[in-house]
Amino acid sequence: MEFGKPARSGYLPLLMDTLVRVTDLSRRFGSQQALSDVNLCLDRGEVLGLLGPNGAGKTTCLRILSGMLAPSRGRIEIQGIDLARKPLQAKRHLGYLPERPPLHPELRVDEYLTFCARIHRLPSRRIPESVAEAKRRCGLENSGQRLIAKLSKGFRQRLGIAQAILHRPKLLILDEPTEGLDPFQMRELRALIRSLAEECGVILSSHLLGEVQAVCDRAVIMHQGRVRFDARLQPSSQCSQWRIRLTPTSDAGVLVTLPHVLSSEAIGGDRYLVELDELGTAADLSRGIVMAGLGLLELLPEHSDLERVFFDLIGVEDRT
Ligand SMILES: Nc1ncnc2c1ncn2[C@@H]1O[C@H](COP(=O)(O)OP(=O)(O)OP(=O)(O)O)[C@@H](O)[C@H]1O
Repeated sequence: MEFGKPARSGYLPLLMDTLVRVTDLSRRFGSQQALSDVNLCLDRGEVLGLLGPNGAGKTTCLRILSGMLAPSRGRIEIQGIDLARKPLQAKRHLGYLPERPPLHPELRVDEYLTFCARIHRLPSRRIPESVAEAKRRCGLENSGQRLIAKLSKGFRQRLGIAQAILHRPKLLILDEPTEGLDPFQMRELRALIRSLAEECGVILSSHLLGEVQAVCDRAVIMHQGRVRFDARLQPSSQCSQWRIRLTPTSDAGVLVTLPHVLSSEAIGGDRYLVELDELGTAADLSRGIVMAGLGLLELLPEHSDLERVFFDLIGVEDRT
């Protein structure tokens, strides 16, 4: 795990798999320092989540990455192409869903996507096929004739993503893609993002720790314009530490005798942190607990480093 500030020495070697490299990125708005010395790398096929409280600098970072805003300082390479020096060439590889996608409510889905395909400079003969493919990937096959004004928020987000992938970019940038969606729409959109990641790298921003844990391979936490944490996330299926809550009458001493359990630590409020050996799974643990006659109220994967940093930062934010 790479904790704290990532390497700043400027030049990490550009590996074959590196899709995006951001070096010492800074941006000021008048006297406001929105971003300071941000360094990031994204590999092909990776989903990177930018997490952080309000005003952390996530949107500014994504706007600069998408070429919508110039940095005050720093360098961005997409597929090895310098975004500042060769913007058209670099932008061909990226698709962007802004925080508020510029949808035109009076247009129908097909009309809007055709319009966007022209903006992406797709050749006219390829437009119908590209529109159909983007709709298929975003689950909009049957929505071509629907007015955008009549779409639900979830479908509008799908359409925003469809416009961003029309030209089959290598990099997809999504600013708060699930903001304002209900839990069902959120789940669908997360599944869509994961499926898109099979073909391109994705950088998304979110306020939600759970969202980043559910969708992303890597989390970067920003606070006051700086990167404070940058680490690969462990899939919960490979998690070795589990946070459990037992009914108050349960004899927690039994936990360490269960199969695959290496240790158990009380963390307050009938909660315990249980560490499993490398073969142990959540299913083994819950089965063991139930078979031992203990009452299991909660079982959650422990992502302690990420959670600790995130809530420390949110805590700072709340007090200011
Ligand atoms: N156009 C602008 N002019 C002046 N200040 C700006 C501008 N855009 C952003 N800022 C400031 O830069 C800082 C970072 O803002 P940014 O929108 O990037 O944060 P964020 O992490 O995306 O926040 P949120 O989650 O609320 O969208 C904030 O202090 C914000 O007020």
